[in-house]
Amino acid sequence: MNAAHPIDVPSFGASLFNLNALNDISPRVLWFTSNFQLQVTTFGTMCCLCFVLSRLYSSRKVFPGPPGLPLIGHIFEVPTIKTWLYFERLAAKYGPLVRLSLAGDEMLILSNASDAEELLGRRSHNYSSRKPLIYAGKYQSKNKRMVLLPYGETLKKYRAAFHQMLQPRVVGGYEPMQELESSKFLMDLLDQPSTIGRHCRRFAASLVFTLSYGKRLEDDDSDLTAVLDILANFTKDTYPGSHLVDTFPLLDYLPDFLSPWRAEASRKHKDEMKLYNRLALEVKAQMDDGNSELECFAARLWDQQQKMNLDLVDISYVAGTAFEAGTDTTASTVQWFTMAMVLYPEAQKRAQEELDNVLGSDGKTMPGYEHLSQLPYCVALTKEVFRWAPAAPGGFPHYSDTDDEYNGHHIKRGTMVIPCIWNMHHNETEFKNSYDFMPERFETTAAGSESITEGHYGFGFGRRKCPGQYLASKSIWIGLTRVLWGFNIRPELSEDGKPISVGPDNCTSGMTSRPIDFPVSITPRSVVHAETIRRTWEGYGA
Ligand code: HEM
Repeated sequence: MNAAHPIDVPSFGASLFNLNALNDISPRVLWFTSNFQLQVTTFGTMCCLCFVLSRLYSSRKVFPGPPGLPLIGHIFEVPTIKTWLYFERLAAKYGPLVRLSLAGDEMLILSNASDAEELLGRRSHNYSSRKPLIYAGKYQSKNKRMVLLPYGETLKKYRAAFHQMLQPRVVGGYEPMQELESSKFLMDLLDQPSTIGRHCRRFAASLVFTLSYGKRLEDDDSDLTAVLDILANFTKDTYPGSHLVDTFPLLDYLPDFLSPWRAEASRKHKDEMKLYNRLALEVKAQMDDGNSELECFAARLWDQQQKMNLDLVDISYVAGTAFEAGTDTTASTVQWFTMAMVLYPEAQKRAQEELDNVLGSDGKTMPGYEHLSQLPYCVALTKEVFRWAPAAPGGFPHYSDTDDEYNGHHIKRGTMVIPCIWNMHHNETEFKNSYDFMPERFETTAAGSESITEGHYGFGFGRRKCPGQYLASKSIWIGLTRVLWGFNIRPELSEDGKPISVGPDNCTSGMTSRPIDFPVSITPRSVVHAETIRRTWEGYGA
């Protein structure tokens, strides 16, 4: 994982000013970019503003960081690919708190969990907002998408709805659904072991879809394809450097005929609404038909529509957000697990020994939640997956509302404070031999389901901490534990019988990261294990 950074990695600035990069984003943006005069004028104005502001603040002591260019700061230095590895190099050189500036946008990279707990936790009144995004926030999401909302009444209302559905006291009620979906996952691995990446994504998506809309996703479901498309677009549109207007907000004052991106973002909003409205309204229709059994996020929101003052767009986005935020993260974590098992066979063996001791080695009993407390190594292994390969390694940026002082340094209002989870998980003082996958490091902690969320920082910090953490950690525990019980995961062999080598450096970049699909051999541990998997799945009559 400690990969050297490729030399030709595009930087944030390069993606802003490189026409080819913009061409990838949208042909219409390319047309816009060719309006050179306009760009130069806007850029000049922004530079003057940044200059005046930077002079204003220059007398205060700020955290160290690499030397930047005048006015534009580090815009050509921050890579858009595997940014967390760049943060890792910065921390090695400048320490745990590093300041960067992107054309006037201040960033503070946190590499120690204790600093994140102080700033984002204890001082959460100041550090719980998000940087306002014009393209993805104002136009694409009409300021209703929870992950992008500034801290305020709307966010509190949405988080309260999430809390009701996802607090530890309530998530126990989802165990039957999680057991069902993990059985389907095992069945898929039995039938088509070569497409394991797709099964991980389906497992994750169906769990959260059932939570949101009360119905399972079928194989190749058109809703799944549609939502994964929205998700892919959204991830791209929120990534730093994707849209010029988010770096130079003055561009938002230009009229529509000079801003084709605005119509594009609004069209995406309409497409999203078409799908999310339909799904939310289907739930409403079932409730109106007297289906009182329907237990899902959308149904709860409809029930409380008046009390919480929610309109259709609110309900659609809140339910859709659960799906968006929960799918990629859960799927990536399960995919990282498969890679860890290929690379660390000893950990796999120890987990299987524990499972056999508790359940018997005859393969007739599949583990369930009732066995969780008897399987401390499987709990430790799940925690180690979260630590070894965090699904959101670069961390999700928080945004400060007011000026602050910390350890004798000034943090300007409107700073993006980024808790770099990757760096925190590779803090050698807290996690010795941090690049190695070692579940033993968590073996001493209690093996309760809530403990899966503790001892690592994969779910973020403070008031924006992941509201899905209890559901997600239990979903992942049952998924991993059942796979370990039923299958041997080994490197795939090449034609000449040699193990095909795989490595964690071959992964995707973005807000989340997962290994690029890799060859892996996954075979049932015995005929009886395979029969038990089949029988359990048939028992659901699904
Ligand atoms: C392995 C699984 C998951 C991981 C690693 C994960 C991680 C994260 C992280 C790092 C954040 C940002 C926290 C911060 O800003 O400090 C976040 C936010 C969020 N997560 Fe998760 N998550 C997972 C699963 C889920 C699930 C299953 C759901 C919903 C059912 C969910 C819903 C959300 C929401 C709505 C937010 C935005 C919260 C806000 O902005 O206030 N997540 N998650």
